[in-house]
Amino acid sequence: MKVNGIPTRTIRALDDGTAVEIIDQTLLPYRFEKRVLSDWRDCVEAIDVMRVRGAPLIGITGAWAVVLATKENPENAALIKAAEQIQNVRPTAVNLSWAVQRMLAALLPRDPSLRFPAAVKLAEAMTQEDVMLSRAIGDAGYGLIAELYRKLRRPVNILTHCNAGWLATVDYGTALAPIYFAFERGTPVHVWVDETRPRNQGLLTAWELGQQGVPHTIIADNAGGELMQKGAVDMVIVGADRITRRGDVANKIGTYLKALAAKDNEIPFYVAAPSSTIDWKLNDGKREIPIENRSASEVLSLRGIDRSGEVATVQLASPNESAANPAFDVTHNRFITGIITERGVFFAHQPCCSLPGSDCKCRTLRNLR
Ligand SMILES: CSC[C@H]1O[C@H](OP(=O)(O)O)[C@H](O)[C@@H]1O
Repeated sequence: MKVNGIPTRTIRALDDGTAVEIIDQTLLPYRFEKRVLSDWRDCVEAIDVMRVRGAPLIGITGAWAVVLATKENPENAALIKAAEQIQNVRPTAVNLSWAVQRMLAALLPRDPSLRFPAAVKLAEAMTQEDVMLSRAIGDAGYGLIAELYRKLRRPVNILTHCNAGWLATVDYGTALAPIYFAFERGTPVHVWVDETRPRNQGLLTAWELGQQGVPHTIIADNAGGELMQKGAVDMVIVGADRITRRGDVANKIGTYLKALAAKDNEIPFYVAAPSSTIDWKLNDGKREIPIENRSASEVLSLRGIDRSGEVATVQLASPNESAANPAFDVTHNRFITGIITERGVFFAHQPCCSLPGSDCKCRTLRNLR
C-alpha cells in the first residue's frame, strides 16, 4: 500500500538477503521510520517488542530471521537452536512457527554450504506469496461488501478490531484487504476502528486507512456494542492469529466480546486470514490455543507523543498496581459467520459434515485442507 503516495511494504530484503528492512511500528502513527536488521537476534527483538506485528508479518519476519541465522552459521546445531528461539518469541500466531518450520524443512536436507542462498530464495518466495494471499483475501472479501452495498444502497459501515491491515502483513492486509478493494473499486465504505487497548493497534489501522483515503472513525473498545445496537454497524471483519480445524478463532483480546455483540444484534461477523493460519492439529480453540500473556506495564501505561513530538510512555495507574494482560482471546465458531481466505469464504462446521460417511462439499473449513 502507499505511504505519502509511495508504494511501500512492511518488510524487504537488502544486500542479497544479508539484511532486512522493516517499518518500526512501535513509532507509528507518530513517526514513520524504517529499521535495518542484520542479525537474527534483531528479528527476535523486533517481533518481541512489536516493531513488527500481525500474524502473517511475524511469520515472514521469522522466515528472514532464519535466513540471517543461516548466514551466521548454517550448521545443523546452530541453525536448529536459533530457529527454536525465533519460533518461540510469540506463541499465539501459528504463522511464526509455520514459517520457521517451513524454512527448516527446506534447508536441513541440504548441504550446509548451500543453505544460505536457498534460504534467501525461499524467504523471498514466501514474502511474495504473502502479498498474493492478501490480494486474494481482498478479492474474496470484496464480494461480501459489494453484496451488502447492493442491498443497502448507502456506504457500508464495517467495524474492525486491532490492526489486520497491510501493517500486519507484507502488503494489503487481511481484514482490511476487502475494505481497500471495495474502496478502490468505488463501493462506498466507512470503518469503525476499535482503538484496541492496551497497545492501541487501532491507531495503526486509522493511520493506514487515512493514508489511503478510506473514511473511518476511531472508537473506544467499549463503544462497539452501542453502535451495533443503534444499527450503525453493517458487518464486522477482523483478522486471526490461529484458527482451529472446526473454525474457532484466536485473535486480539476483545475480539470475542465483539463477536458476542454482533451475534446478539444479528450482524455478520467475518474473520479474514490466509489458510496457513488454520492449525489443523487443534479442534477446541478455548482449550488448545496458547494465549500470550504480555507485560502488565502495557496495561498500566499508555504510549503517545509528548509536547515536543517525541514518542513517550506515560504511567496511567498509580505505582505498584498489578495488571493482567492476555494479548488474545478465542471466539467459538458459532459466533463466526464465515472465514475469508485466499480460496474464498468458508464456514465453520455444518451439520451436514457430521452425517456418517459425509463427503459433503459444502464450504466448510475441512474442504480447505
Ligand atoms: C493479520 S493478523 C493480525 C492480528 O495480529 C494482531 O496481533 P498483534 O498486533 O499482537 O501482533 C491482531 O491479533 C490482529 O488481528
